[in-house]
Amino acid sequence: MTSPTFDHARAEAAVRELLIAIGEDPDREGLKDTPARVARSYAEITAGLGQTAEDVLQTTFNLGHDELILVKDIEVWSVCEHHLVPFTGVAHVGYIPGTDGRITGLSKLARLVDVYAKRPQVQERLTTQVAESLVEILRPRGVIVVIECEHLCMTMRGVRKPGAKTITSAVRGQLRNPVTRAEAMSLIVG
Ligand SMILES: Nc1nc2c(ncn2[C@@H]2O[C@H](COP(=O)(O)OP(=O)(O)OP(=O)(O)O)[C@@H](O)[C@H]2O)c(=O)[nH]1
Ligand SMILES: [Zn+2]
Repeated sequence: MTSPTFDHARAEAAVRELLIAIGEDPDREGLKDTPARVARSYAEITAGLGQTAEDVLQTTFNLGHDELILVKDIEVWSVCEHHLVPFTGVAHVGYIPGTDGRITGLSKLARLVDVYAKRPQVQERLTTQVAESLVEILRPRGVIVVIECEHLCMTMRGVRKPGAKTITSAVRGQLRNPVTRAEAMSLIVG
């Protein structure tokens, strides 16, 4: 799904300009379809701009489960807003349902990560946005979001430190309690 605000013609023209700027010939055989391809690719990579957390967290049910629900190792692909190159890794998303016992589908937690990952992003904001939208929409008693990523802007260019991982967390409500937090962290790390 592409964001309704995505302007294909403009993206294509910008890629053509970029090719000229780097000293390439955008009309040579191998590059002639590249602006259109890159535009389509950016449409996909930034599709989250056309979605909201409410869109993906609509399915809720009550299973009477009132303890931690954690989905770990959700693959993350995002684009760093400083260099427009990818950062990738995993997200771990957990919550303790609210007093009304409302929970959402497990896949929806992974979809929620994508809503905020598929756009120009910084890892800290991605982490916070996932946590806060769960708090606002599900009204859970606690939320924990931990994201571990490698930033290609630190690997393929600049400081060039392959393997360096950035870990960010956002913890809300009862999961801030040291015992509950330690239990969740042990499940994430284990
Ligand atoms: N906090 C944070 N920083 C990020 C993220 N992604 C990229 N960065 C950093 O953004 C910073 C931008 O720094 P600048 O000095 O403006 O840009 P630069 O000259 O390209 O920096 P270098 O990457 O050090 O070469 C760099 O330190 C990146 O590592 C992120 O998700 N969170
Ligand atoms: Zn970057």
